[in-house]
Formats: sequence, structure tokens, C-alpha cells
Amino acid sequence: MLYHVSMTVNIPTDMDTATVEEIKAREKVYSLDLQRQGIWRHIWRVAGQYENVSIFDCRDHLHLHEVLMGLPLYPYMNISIMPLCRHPSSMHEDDK
Ligand SMILES: O=C(O)CC1=CCC(=O)O1
Repeated sequence: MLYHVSMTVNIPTDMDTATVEEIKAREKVYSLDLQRQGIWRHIWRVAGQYENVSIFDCRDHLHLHEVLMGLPLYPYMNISIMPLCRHPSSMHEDDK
């Protein structure tokens, strides 16, 4: 199942820089691993915001939930989710 997910990151301004960098580094490793597995299909930066728009390909809602809960930045995110289904006019067979 495909999901449109937007994540807005709000790291507390009083968190020390080394901790922020360590969490961001873990977030990148986690994200790249999911991208390699084909679970995190796309990620874009929202211009001018500390926000991304992503497409996830998960088995079901519970799988998506577990993937998102595992994000190192999860405690500092607001997340919005839209489940997607294939548009009848889509020419992409894997849009499902
Ligand atoms: O910077 C972000 O939008 C949060 C994030 C998700 C994956 C990643 O590497 O950073």
C-alpha cells in the first residue's frame, strides 16, 4: 500500500548541537536503508521548510506505523498521512 506522508521537524531550540547532529545522522542511515528496501520510495524537501514529503510502500497500516515510530526524529515530528490507491488513468503498474 502506498502512503503520502509529510513530516515537519521541530527540534527543541535548546537541544545541544552534538545531540542534534547525532540524531540527524541516525535518521539518514534509517532513511537510506528503507529507501534501499523500496519501502521509502520517494522523499522531497518542502522548499523553505524543515519538512519533507515522502511516499512509503508498506504492507499495511501497522507496517507504516512501525516504520514511522522507528524514525530517530519521530519525537520531534508532526506527521500527516494520506493513504493512496492507484488512479484509473495511471500508466504506472506499480502505483498500488
Ligand atoms: O530532514 C527531514 O526532513 C527529516 C528526515 C527524514 C529522512 C531524513 O534523512 O531526514
